[in-house]
Amino acid sequence: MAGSIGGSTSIILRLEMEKQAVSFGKIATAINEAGGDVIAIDVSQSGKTTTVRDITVHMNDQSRTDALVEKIGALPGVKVINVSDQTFLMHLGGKIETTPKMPIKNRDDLSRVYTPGVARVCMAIHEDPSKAFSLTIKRNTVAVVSDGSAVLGLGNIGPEAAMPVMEGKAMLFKQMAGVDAFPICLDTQDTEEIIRTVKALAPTFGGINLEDISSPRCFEIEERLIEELDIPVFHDDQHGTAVVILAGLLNALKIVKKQLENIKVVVCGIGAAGIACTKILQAANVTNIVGVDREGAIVPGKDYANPAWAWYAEHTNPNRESGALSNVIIGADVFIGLSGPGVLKVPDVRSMARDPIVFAMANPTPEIAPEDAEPYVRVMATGRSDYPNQINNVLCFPGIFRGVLDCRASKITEEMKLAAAKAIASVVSDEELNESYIMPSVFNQNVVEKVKEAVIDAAYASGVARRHVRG
Ligand SMILES: NC(=O)c1ccc[n+]([C@@H]2O[C@H](COP(=O)([O-])OP(=O)(O)OC[C@H]3O[C@@H](n4cnc5c(N)ncnc54)[C@H](O)[C@@H]3O)[C@@H](O)[C@H]2O)c1
Ligand SMILES: O=C(O)C[C@H](O)C(=O)O
Ligand SMILES: [Mg+2]
Repeated sequence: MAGSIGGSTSIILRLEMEKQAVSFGKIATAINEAGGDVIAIDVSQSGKTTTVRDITVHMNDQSRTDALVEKIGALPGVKVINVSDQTFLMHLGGKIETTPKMPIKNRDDLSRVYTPGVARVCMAIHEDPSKAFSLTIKRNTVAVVSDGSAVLGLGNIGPEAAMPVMEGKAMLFKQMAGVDAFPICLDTQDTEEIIRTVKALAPTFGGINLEDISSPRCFEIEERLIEELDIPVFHDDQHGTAVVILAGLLNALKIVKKQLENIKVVVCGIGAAGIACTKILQAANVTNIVGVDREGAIVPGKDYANPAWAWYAEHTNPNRESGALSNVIIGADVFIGLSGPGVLKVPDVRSMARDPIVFAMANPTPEIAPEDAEPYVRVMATGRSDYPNQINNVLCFPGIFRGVLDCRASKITEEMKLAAAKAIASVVSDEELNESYIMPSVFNQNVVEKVKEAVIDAAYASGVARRHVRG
């Protein structure tokens, strides 16, 4: 499917070409036939008989890159000297760095930012620890903590392999909302050790964003940290996802003219995101939700060893529907996929109620390719940035943390999450709303602003704000 793991990319081919044997036109045609578009050509060396050129090629489907390189290398008179992938180039040496806010130009500066001047500041914080918020990076800094156990939909790939995602989240925090965020990938998947470690790290940070920690451990880790820390702790895959799904659903339902109270929703993948998404939908008055995981529907009355599923069985599926996804999807108004690639099939979509809404949110490869689903759905969304209707928690976490850091909230309450969802949905006006525009763009500055404001208002109403920011 087009939605392959890495999506599109650009590559730079360094080619040595024998002038007599091959023309550039031939190479361009071959690139085109192999699924690439030539974007730029630079001559890096020109000799009597050969030239070396760097050719930048856009690949819509990066999985076709190897075949393209092979095809070009097989052309008479062409030697492939090097291939570099822009996506990998953007990761060289990591994606973030720390920069000082002011230069240290002389001894005088040095004696203020460092010893001896710094000692007075240390002692001021020692006397009143709350001053850490005004005199250190704490007030604007969030830890993005992962154990690498559920990285996107790639599974348990470990802490080192999780880093590119966490660095990416840190970039987004800063670019979207001015929040300084630091990726911390832990070499443990033990619940108690993670809790202990995050608590030990907490003095540095104004908030903790837990990321890509698998269920059910993620529930206890988050609950305990919320209880035991006085800064907000937010498991993004649970609540960030739940918030954006509710936002998307509020707008999609306007298009199909259905009410939250009357719809049947099938949630596939009853993990961190699936459970939180179910809870927020219930808080928004959806009553008929059927959860499906690898063994089929989660059914009331059945015994589940996983405590999160035991809770789920008692609180969902009012009509006790059972069996595989293909069974319970019949007549559903909404499908929400938070599981893995390719789980939803075209006949499943065709068996849904009128005007199906399909949110196939697994990253990087959704539960169904939009190309396959589109003829049969009314509203289609994925978590990816290369299709319309991107429903991704990046629409939530920057604004929510901007809000809680600004009003120094101690917690993120249910009211704050609901307010964030409504704020995101409200960025798309009724005039703009249509099947392929239910969510605002990730780059729409209004998103962070509206989410921040809504979160601050809700923080005051919930009594968790600790700093006055309203006039
Ligand atoms: N778009 C977004 O913003 C967003 C946000 C969070 C998570 N996600 C995606 O949702 C997925 C789940 O993330 P998570 O953090 O909840 O992970 P998780 O590991 O906590 O839960 C995943 C659940 O899906 C189930 N599952 C996996 N394959 C399945 C299949 N073939 N059929 C039925 N169930 C299956 C697993 O058994 C597990 O219960 C990932 O692909 C992730 O990328 C997307
Ligand atoms: O990282 C993303 O793009 C969204 C989400 O946090 C995920 O785990 O898939
Ligand atoms: Mg995630």
